[in-house]
Amino acid sequence: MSNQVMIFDTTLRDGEQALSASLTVKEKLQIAFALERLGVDIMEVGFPISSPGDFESVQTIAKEIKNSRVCALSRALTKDIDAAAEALKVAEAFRIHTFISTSTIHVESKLKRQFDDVLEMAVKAVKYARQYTDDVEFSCEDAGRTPIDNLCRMVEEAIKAGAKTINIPDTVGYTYPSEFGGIIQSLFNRVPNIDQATISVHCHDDLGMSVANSITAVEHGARQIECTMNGIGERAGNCSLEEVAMILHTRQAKMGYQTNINPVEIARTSQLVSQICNMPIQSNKAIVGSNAFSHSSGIHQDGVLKAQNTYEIMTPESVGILKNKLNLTSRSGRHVIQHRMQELGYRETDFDLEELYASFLALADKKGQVFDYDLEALVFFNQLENESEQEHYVLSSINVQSGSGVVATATVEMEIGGNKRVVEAATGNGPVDATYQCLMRLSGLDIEMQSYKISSKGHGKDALGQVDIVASYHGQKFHGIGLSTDIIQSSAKALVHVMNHIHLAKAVEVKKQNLAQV
Ligand SMILES: CC(=O)SCCNC(=O)CCNC(=O)[C@H](O)C(C)(C)COP(=O)(O)OP(=O)(O)OC[C@H]1O[C@@H](n2cnc3c(N)ncnc32)[C@H](O)[C@@H]1OP(=O)(O)O
Ligand SMILES: CC(C)C(=O)C(=O)O
Ligand SMILES: [Mg+2]
Repeated sequence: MSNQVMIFDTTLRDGEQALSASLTVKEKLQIAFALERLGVDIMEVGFPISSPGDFESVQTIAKEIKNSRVCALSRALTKDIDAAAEALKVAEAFRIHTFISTSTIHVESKLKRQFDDVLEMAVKAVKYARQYTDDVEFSCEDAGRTPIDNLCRMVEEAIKAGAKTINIPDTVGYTYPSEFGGIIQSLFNRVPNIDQATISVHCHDDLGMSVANSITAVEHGARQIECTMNGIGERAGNCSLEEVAMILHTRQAKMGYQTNINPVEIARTSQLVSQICNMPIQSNKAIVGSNAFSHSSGIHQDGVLKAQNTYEIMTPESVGILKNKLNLTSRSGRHVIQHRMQELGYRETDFDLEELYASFLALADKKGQVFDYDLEALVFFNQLENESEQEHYVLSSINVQSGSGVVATATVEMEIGGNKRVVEAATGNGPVDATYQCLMRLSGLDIEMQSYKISSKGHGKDALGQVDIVASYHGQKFHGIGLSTDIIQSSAKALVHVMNHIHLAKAVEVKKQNLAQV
């Protein structure tokens, strides 16, 4: 048996089922191109009978995608299979995927039939689909809860009818690895024609075991894994593509399996899917979470600085992430501070490490994460005094007018440098933009906004709105946070936060120049 594991991506079918809004044809096509670049062998891109929009998406993708096989789903009904074939026929080669439930609970309670009727429907559907293509996949829905004798019968008959791929889904994410591996093993032991089909698995994550179940299935002979980018899919989602691909890649020497996935495309594809599907990725998500290649504690940071593989089993570069991150927090130690200062261009003699570390810890305890500009400020100024006491820009008041049919207007009053009171009014593309116009004019700083993110802290209508912005000033990036029950206030506070950082950074620059002249 070959050790090549086929990656069957179902982001655009099972993944899309879980979204609060369906994807447009254009959005689906954009994701399909990314999946093709990623190297998926097969992409399941929709369920054509379900709506004219889905039919059109499948047809468009089938026309455009050349390097991955395109597949569409259908129930075990001729009308569904006809719709799938009609949408797919523009492709040079395509796969029709047909399925029916095999577990007793699904057969009796959902389909309201007997197992033998379902068996007959499956056989008919596979034969019917074979009129359109040699590449027919058949799935035993809820295989994980199907009595093994029935499952073996169904698999044998579906292969006899012409299915080239047999998929064994754990539709409700119920099984655990040794149990699921046992099901696959039983099929190999008991189904006489099993060698005439590729065995595929499609695991859901209701108990968080979809990836472990899929890998165990491969160890028992499965050679296709059905998965989605970022693990999106019905309920708790599907087996995540990036995780299985990187398990097989990272542990290849030990396990011996290959896939056609190009790991360097993983981060980019993951971001695209997250953005288009409006499904944020949890920060600690394996492989693609923003924290997946960050090190925060001193002992780890020291280890990684000495040898990256002390705490990294794969490099961030290998999955398309530029670099690992060493977060500066109160759990950091002296080694990482020294390293960061060197990266920022300071010589060892420019600062006293013990002194800097003590003031860094005090700031980190107060602030959480410490950024480069904070660190530099600590070298030259004791930034430990109460931040509000030393703020250069202080917001006094904001007044906004906005609504439908009126141009948004803001009037902002602030105090600069502890003594100068200034006021500015501006219009804008909405109340936040108008407020930002005022603040930029008042400060005279040429700030370029790079990102603006608003999130709610707490529940209900009185939740706090937190605004996080990243802005750049003369090529340096600054992070600002604002928190208030009023989102215009939070937005203004975030920008004022950035303005104060810039003010401090400018003062640091002057000090640095003086230092260079010494
Ligand atoms: C595990 C999975 O992810 S399965 C795939 C899930 N994906 C989807 O459901 C795609 C979106 N679905 C749809 O657009 C619609 O449900 C459609 C077009 C498929 C069907 O719509 P409707 O005809 O209105 O039926 P509805 O969805 O209410 O009920 C499903 C029907 O299909 C039957 N059915 C379910 N699975 C199958 C199957 N594999 N083969 C044959 N019939 C099936 C059900 O028994 C039910 O039949 P009934 O009307 O005789 O009781
Ligand atoms: C249609 C099948 C493969 C499915 O999505 C499932 O069983 O979860
Ligand atoms: Mg599924």
